[in-house]
Amino acid sequence: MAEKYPTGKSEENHIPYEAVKAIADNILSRIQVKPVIGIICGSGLGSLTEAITNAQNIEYKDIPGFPVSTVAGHVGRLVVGMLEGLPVLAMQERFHYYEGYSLIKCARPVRVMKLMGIEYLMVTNAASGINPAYKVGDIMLIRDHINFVGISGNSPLRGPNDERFGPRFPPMTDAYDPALITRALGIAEEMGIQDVKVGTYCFLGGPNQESIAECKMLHTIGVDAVGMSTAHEVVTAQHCGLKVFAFSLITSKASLDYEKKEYANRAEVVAVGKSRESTCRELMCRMIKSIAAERGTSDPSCGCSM
Ligand SMILES: O=P(O)(O)O[C@@H]1C[C@H](O)[C@@H](CO)O1
Ligand SMILES: Nc1nc2[nH]cnc2c(=O)[nH]1
Repeated sequence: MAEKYPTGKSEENHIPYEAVKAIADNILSRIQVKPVIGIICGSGLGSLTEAITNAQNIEYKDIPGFPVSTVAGHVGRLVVGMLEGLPVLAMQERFHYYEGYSLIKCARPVRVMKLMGIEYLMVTNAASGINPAYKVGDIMLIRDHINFVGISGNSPLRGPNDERFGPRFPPMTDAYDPALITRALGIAEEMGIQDVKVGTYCFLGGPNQESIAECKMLHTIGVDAVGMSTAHEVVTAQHCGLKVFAFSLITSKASLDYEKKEYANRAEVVAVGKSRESTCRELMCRMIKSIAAERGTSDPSCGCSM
C-alpha cells in the first residue's frame, strides 16, 4: 500500500490540522483575550513583551505539542495581553532550524496562531548586514527574502497539503505586505529613525556564521541582510493567509575582507539588540497602534512610548 505521508509520520515531518487546532484551543482556553496580532520576537528583541498590559505568560514547555527553546539564555514563552488597543500574542524567542527541529516544527506556532484567529504576523530578527551601505544598529524593513534553506526543497510546507491551511502551491509575491512597509516608512520618519532601510533578507541554516566567500556570494545575488530565521515563518504565514510585517535589526556587518580578521560574536548581537531595543519596540508599537486605528479599536489609555 502506498505510504500516505511519504515524508514520514513523525511529528517532526507532519502535524495534522486537528493537532494544530488542539494546540490553538488549549492556548485559547487559558487566556482572557482573543489575539488579533501574533508577534515573533527576534534575538535580543524580546523586551517588547514588557509593553503588553494585562499580560499572561505561558511557558512553551507547558503547552502540549509546542516545541521548546533550546538556545542557552532564551526565555521560551508566550506573552498574551493588550498592546496599543489590540489583543496580541507574542512569542518571546522563536525556534531555529539549527536547534535541530524540522522547519515544519519550527513554523508550527504560525499555524497555531492562524487557528487561534490571528490575522497579522509581526516578525523581528537579528541579522548581519551584507549590503555595504548598512551600519550596525540599522533597521531594515523586509521587502522580500531569499530562502536558501527552502530553495533546495527544505520547506515548512513539504509533505501532504491540507487545503484548510492553504493551497498546495502558494505564491510568495508580496509575502511581506507592501502597505505595511509603506506605513512603517512613514512611522520611522515620524520617529526620526535615521536612514531606515528596505531590503532582502536571506535565511541560512546556521548555526555557524557565513564564510567570507559565502558573504561575497550573498552580496552578488542581491542579499541585504543575512540571518537564521524568519523565511520559514513567513512562508507558512503566507500559505495560511496571514498579513506579514517584518524587520531586521542589523547587529553586525558581514566580513568581506580576509585581511580585516573580523569575527562575528553572539555577545555583539545581544549588545546591539539592547542598545536599539527601545527604538525597535516603539516602531512595533506604533505599527500596532496604526492597525488598531484602522480597525477602529484604538485605546488611548494604552501606550508603550518610551
Ligand atoms: O531569532 P533571530 O533570527 O533573531 O536570531 C539570530 C540568529 C541566531 O539565532 C542568532 C545569531 O546570533 O541571532
Ligand atoms: N547568519 C547570520 N545570522 C545572524 N544573526 C545575527 N547575526 C548574524 C550573522 O552574522 N549571520
